Amino acid sequence: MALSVPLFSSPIVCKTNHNHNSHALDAAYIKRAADLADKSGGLTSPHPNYGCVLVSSSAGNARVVGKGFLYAEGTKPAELLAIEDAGELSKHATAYLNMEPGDCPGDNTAVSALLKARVERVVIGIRHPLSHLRGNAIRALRSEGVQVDVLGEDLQSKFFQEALKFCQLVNAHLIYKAASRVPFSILKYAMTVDGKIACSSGHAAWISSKQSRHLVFELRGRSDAVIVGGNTVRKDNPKLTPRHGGGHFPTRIVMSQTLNLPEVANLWDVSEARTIVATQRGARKSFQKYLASKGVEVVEFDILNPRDVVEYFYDRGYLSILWECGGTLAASAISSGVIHKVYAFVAPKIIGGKIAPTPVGELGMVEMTQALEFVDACSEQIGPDTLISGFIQPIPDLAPIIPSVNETSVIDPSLTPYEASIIFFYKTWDPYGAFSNFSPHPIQMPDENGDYLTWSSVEHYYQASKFLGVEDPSAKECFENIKSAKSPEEVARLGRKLQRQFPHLVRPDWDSVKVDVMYKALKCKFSIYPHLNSMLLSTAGSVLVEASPHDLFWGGGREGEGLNYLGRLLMQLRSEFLSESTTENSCLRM
Ligand SMILES: NC(=O)C1=CN([C@@H]2O[C@H](COP(=O)(O)OP(=O)(O)OC[C@H]3O[C@@H](n4cnc5c(N)ncnc54)[C@H](OP(=O)(O)O)[C@@H]3O)[C@@H](O)[C@H]2O)C=CC1
Ligand SMILES: Nc1c(N[C@@H]2O[C@H](COP(=O)(O)O)[C@@H](O)[C@H]2O)[nH]c(=O)[nH]c1=O
Repeated sequence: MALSVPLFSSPIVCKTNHNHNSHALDAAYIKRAADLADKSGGLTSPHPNYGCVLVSSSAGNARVVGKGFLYAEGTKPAELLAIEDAGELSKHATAYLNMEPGDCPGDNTAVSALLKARVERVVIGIRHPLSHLRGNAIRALRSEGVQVDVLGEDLQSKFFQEALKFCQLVNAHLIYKAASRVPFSILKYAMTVDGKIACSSGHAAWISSKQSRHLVFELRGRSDAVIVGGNTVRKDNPKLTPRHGGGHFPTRIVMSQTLNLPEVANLWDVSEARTIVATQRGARKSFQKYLASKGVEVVEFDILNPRDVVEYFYDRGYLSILWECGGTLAASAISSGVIHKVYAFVAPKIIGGKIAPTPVGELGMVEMTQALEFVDACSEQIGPDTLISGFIQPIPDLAPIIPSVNETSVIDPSLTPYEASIIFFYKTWDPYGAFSNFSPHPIQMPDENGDYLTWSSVEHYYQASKFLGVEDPSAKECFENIKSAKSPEEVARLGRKLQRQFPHLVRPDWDSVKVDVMYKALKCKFSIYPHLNSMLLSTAGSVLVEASPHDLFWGGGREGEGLNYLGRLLMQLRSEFLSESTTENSCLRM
């Protein structure tokens, strides 16, 4: 079944002339592969979407000889289908894949099919987003002599920007999973041109056209779950099923704090699709029992909010969520940062009404500069309606990583930047929390006279060093106060505050020496604690990022905009420790 959610369309140029044209051609075929991959969206629960186009060239003419897409998890790989489609013509052909295959060993896998068919070249749109699969298939193919070109790595050209975007779009849910371990969330609504999603009475059937609603059925089919708020259940009595002729049925999720919901509702009929009601702990126990008797699952939250709900459902394996709620819950979801993309169907109608509901409630913004701007906004005509869509949180870029690809190899030459997984650390209770400067590992560092002093944490030493060696009794007082602060958190606060209040007491060369000060403190910490040293060495091959959303110098920032100097120094130290141990081992062998 071909779905018609118009992700993209891809015209194909068929003549190869020069390099310039070959880039355009590669881009066009990758787009075609992404287009094919998109065909499986909505057929089964969201899974990696794969498409493969096999192209054979002779006498300067390129032509498509085989095509395939992965129908569902556990069915024949797209590459195998394309090869079966092409038969003998797959020999020496070029295979275009929107995404690196996730499989590797075994028969009937994408890699073995490409090798058996003696495909000469493989062009890949994006590497597999999941770190345990990333790079495996590429290495396996290359080790067998197949030329593998990855867009943006081996092939650089302006032609690839659009193709890359298509490849990211078609597997956005996997990229969000890899980058932030949350479900990919789309907020969809239908509104009149005067911005209403219902009349003042609450009546809303229908604002958008039949064609638009058909598209919504398809969007539902592409989602693991559809979420509405309690009020939408009360006003609309929705079904929330995809009714476009088969395919996947998403779970219907109702968020209701009060559980003041009708006894009779379409959503309580779970014969076609399951319903889960998320509510506040202790809400209307008798109604919870009633719902359970209908086969509706009830999940209680301490405080019902969109962030906790999506994290809970992510842990249950939900990778994509369609929010079909009204403006109240939509505002709460946007404020919580869980919405990534918006689909707004705008119908050429006016309904008016001062209290008629609008798609997004209160966000607390007071100036236009605070507006959330769409990234990659596009609009298209769906029957009489206009569909405006765009990202309010862009698809995360899994590569290049922090720091940039070029910088990474200077900091730690053993890192392969496109394949390295990223280890984030921040709070001391995180798996690699001991990398944090707040970790309770005292260090001994010399003062300006060379006398060794004991510091409760790296943070203590770092903050106090701002005032070290300044000939002013007040600077010495700052130094002593910081040294004796009770916790690393207090020390960080105090150090920053004193620096802000008394800039003249800070050593004048602070900006140029602070990285070195930190480096020395970290070197001490990771030298004197063998278990910390082993932990650091165990991360070899991975990029280390301090996941501080606030500190854009030492941390990586919320969106990777930070400089991540703490991560850089740890990687540099790791590289130095590793080369020392290699030298020691080779000396022992001599
Ligand atoms: N045209 C369109 O695309 C759509 C139109 N509509 C229309 O919108 C109107 C309903 O809008 P609205 O009242 O905003 O409905 P919502 O779907 O936003 O429901 C709001 C309800 O969600 C529940 N809720 C649970 N947790 C939260 C939270 N953290 N923040 C906010 N709400 C939470 C509460 O339910 P409870 O009170 O049970 O505790 C709350 O009253 C109806 O007239 C409906 O027809 C609705 C959806 C789409
Ligand atoms: N009114 C309105 C929408 N409303 C949404 O669709 C839900 C009803 O779905 P169902 O019962 O499955 O048909 C409703 O609760 C609300 O979430 N959607 C649209 O595409 N266009 C419309 O005009």
